[in-house]
Amino acid sequence: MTKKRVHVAVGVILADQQVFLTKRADNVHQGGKWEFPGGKVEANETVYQALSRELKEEIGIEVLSCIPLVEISHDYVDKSVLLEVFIIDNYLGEPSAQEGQQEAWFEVATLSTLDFPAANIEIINKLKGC
Ligand SMILES: Nc1nc2c([nH]c(=O)n2[C@@H]2O[C@H](COP(=O)(O)OP(=O)(O)OP(=O)(O)O)[C@@H](O)[C@H]2O)c(=O)[nH]1
Ligand SMILES: [Mg+2]
Repeated sequence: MTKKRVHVAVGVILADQQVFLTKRADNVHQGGKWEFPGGKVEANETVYQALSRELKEEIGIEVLSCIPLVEISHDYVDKSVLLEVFIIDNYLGEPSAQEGQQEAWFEVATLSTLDFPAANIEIINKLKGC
């Protein structure tokens, strides 16, 4: 049986060639890896609404404007995802982990040394070209 593809809104907070990341909790899908903040698009919600809601919940910022970066379909052994990735180019507040996750700013150039979910390789490659 084909698994349902989970639709995910993902935000890249980019400022002065630095990117804000949080670490996924150990007990969740792809746990213990660095991630771009974001989460599942719920029923009756647009991807933009999901992006705004998730970034408010997870890192406490209000998204004012965003630019589509890339869409990635990826099949993990246990789950299929469609990541819709946006660069957040204007927001209110200072990103800070709201759910006890580890957080850090990283230089774009150092991103490829970090442990990410496999789907994210395409995001990193795109960012290096920005
Ligand atoms: N947020 C986020 N999710 C990612 C990334 N890369 C990636 O493969 N995913 C996958 O996208 C899926 C959904 O993301 P999520 O776990 O953040 O969803 P969520 O915030 O709604 O979580 P919840 O269901 O616990 O409320 C997960 O299976 C996760 O492994 C990424 O960079 N950021
Ligand atoms: Mg999330």
